Amino acid sequence: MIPLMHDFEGETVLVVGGGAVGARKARRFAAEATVVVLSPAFADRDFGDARLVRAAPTPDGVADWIERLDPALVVAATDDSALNEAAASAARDRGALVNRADDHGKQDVGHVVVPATVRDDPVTLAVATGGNAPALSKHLRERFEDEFEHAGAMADLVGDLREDLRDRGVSPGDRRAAVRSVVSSREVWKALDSGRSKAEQVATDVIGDLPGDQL
Ligand SMILES: C[C@@]1(CC(=O)O)c2cc3[nH]c(cc4nc(cc5[nH]c(cc(n2)[C@H]1CCC(=O)O)[C@@](C)(CC(=O)O)[C@@H]5CCC(=O)O)C(CC(=O)O)=C4CCC(=O)O)c(CCC(=O)O)c3CC(=O)O
Ligand SMILES: NC(=O)C1=CN([C@@H]2O[C@H](COP(=O)(O)OP(=O)(O)OC[C@H]3O[C@@H](n4cnc5c(N)ncnc54)[C@H](O)[C@@H]3O)[C@@H](O)[C@H]2O)C=CC1
Repeated sequence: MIPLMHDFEGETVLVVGGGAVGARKARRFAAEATVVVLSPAFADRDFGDARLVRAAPTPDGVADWIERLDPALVVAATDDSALNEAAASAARDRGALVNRADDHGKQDVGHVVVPATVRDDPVTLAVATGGNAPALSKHLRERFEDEFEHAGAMADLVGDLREDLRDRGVSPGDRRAAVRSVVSSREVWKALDSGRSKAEQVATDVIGDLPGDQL
């Protein structure tokens, strides 16, 4: 499987099933999408700012909910595999993506897997194990969390730097070399401890003079 990024801003995600797993998926997607959780009962968990709708659709009735809510993604997370299957099939019929929480086999077209994610916006790292060992995905996510200090700030710094170098007419080859030297510089990472302007100064030193500077 090949990971791709999907923008859920402005989209609806329907989570069917309000247990611990439904809550985890709801939390995850609520960071970006409008999330509706459909379930006869809800675990005492954090569902983010998802809307909780108390209902117990039958396998025949779940399609109506999907029709009405028109989600971009349906997460099937009940403890009833017949219902999960019906939700997945109705979602497919409507062209929505499907995530089945109770399956780890070969995924059909339109089926997606939720990876463990480390995040420091705008940087994201996703870990998956081909469904073999989700606990390992979680473990690696926890380990990488430490590595992520300042990743978001570094991405912002480099993003601005790239624009600046482009504006100054620096060639693509020199830009690439400059950006690589900054992201791999221990000094720049360390300077981010002291804030953006210090890091910018150190990054400028690391890059040194570029031909574009003479323009
Ligand atoms: C295929 C997949 C489909 C999907 O859900 O997208 C799937 C399926 C299943 N998970 C199961 C169990 C567990 N899942 C977790 C945890 C996570 N599971 C997540 C993703 C995925 N799980 C997808 C594959 C990802 C990959 O490739 O690695 C994570 C990464 C993301 C998330 O869900 O947010 C999240 C960690 C988040 C984090 O902390 O960062 C734990 C650990 C725990 O709970 O502590 C356990 C208990 C230990 C165990 O059983 O291994 C079961 C058996 C259920 C049963 O036995 O009844 C199935 C069904 C099956 O295997 O058939
Ligand atoms: N993907 C993952 O990371 C994991 C997946 N699982 C799988 O996910 C399933 C759910 O796990 P948990 O949340 O721990 O189970 P759970 O039993 O705590 O929750 C199931 C939820 O489904 C709801 N439900 C039952 N019938 C329903 C219906 N007709 N319509 C809507 N909701 C309905 C229940 O009220 C309950 O809230 C498990 O059966 C297991 O197969 C389990 C652990 C991790």
